[in-house]
Amino acid sequence: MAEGSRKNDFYKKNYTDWLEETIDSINDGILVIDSQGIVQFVNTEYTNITGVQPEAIVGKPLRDVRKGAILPKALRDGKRRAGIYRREGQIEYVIDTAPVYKHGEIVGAVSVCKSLNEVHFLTKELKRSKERLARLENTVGHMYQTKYTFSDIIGKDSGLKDTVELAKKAAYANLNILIQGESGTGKELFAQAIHSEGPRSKFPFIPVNCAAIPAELLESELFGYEEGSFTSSKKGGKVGLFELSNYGTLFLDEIGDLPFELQAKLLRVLQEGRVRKVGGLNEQEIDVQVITATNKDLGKLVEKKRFREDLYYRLNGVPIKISPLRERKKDILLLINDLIDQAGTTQAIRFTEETRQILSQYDWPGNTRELFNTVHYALSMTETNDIEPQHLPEVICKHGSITNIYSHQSLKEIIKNTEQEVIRQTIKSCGDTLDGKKMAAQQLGISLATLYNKMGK
Ligand SMILES: Nc1ncnc2c1ncn2[C@@H]1O[C@H](COP(=O)(O)OP(=O)(O)OP(=O)(O)O)[C@@H](O)[C@H]1O
Repeated sequence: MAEGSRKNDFYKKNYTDWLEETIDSINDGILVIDSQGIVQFVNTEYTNITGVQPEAIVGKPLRDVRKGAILPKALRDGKRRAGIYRREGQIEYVIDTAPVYKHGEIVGAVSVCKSLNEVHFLTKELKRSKERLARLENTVGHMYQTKYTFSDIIGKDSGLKDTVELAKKAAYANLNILIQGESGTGKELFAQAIHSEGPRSKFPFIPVNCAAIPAELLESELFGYEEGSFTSSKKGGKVGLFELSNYGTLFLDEIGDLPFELQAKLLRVLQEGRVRKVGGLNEQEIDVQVITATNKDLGKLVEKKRFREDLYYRLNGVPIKISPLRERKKDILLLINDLIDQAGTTQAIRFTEETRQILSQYDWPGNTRELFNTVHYALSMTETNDIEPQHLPEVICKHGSITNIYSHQSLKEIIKNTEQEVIRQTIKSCGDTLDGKKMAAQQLGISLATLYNKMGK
């Protein structure tokens, strides 16, 4: 044999070995028959899937060793077939078959089989993952859902009604909203109502109190961070609140307290509609409605150069101002009645005339929040159905008794009424008898006759 031809045989043999090994390492089962239907080759995975050993099958007609085999059909009709289901004991698999052509003639056929057990396993895994995801979505959804709608905003004052109308329009405007008002006037209540009214209501509402988060943490809270961006960073990094509220609303409360350095970053995010995590290179597009609130005069902060003017105008897309409760006195009794309804007491609670007068004339520096706390306090202080001035917190009661109760009386009347009240209280504690009255007169440093005289006036 010539040297060249021997070399050729050597390469051919090596090539065949190499090809067999390659086919053997494929993750699908492979069976090859020749044009006579005789099995020429099966790979290891074929044996793994079907349990059929090569020596039981190779060199034999496939039809004899594998009853019902459909691969021989490919020799006859030259057709490819796919996804044929087979079951071998516990093992399920699918087969694809195809004829093998050489120079336009069928010289054999090949079948490729894939175990369904792995597919089943993956399907189960997928199902489990989907269920976990749904549970998580549910939890996150509940965490970030709003509690209030516009129907929870109580008030007949015309100013408040106008504010509500403006806020309803703002809910559909897709503009940044700045809510200003004293503490406890209902800024978060309005922010929630706007979110639940508008098209973003199915997405998260995320409130952030800019004054409550330390300045050094606020940036990574808002924008997130990449893994390893600082020593105490969590594995996998952190999703920022902007990203978390995507398609929803981010409510930045106490915006006046946003550190100056962060103001520039916030402005950039609002202008570009993109956020970049701390320590990250990539930017992510976000679509978030930003509602900000403050009880400070943001305009004044701008004048004092403590708040960026450009950011102020950016945030102030729709300015909403909520008036303090002392400027809408007629809402006070409405709010009280609503609260009593909510308290769900079976007794008919009654605020005495004197109490109502005190409540409606008090200034309410803590606004509706203070009013609500006061009503809760009074409800827990009374033992009857009547709420009297003494059931109110001391600060309100005193305020009322001095500036309001007597506000329509002359000094003479005030002195007379006060004297009579003091005498009444003293007699009450000494006893409503002649001896009691004598003792009361003695305690007050007046004669019994003067006591009778003053009581009779
Ligand atoms: N008009 C209103 N009708 C019904 N409830 C109200 C109204 N205004 C305020 N409240 C209630 O008063 C409480 C305080 O409101 P909220 O927290 O929204 O005030 P805020 O202005 O955001 O306060 P802060 O500036 O201190 O954050 C809440 O319980 C809220 O539901």
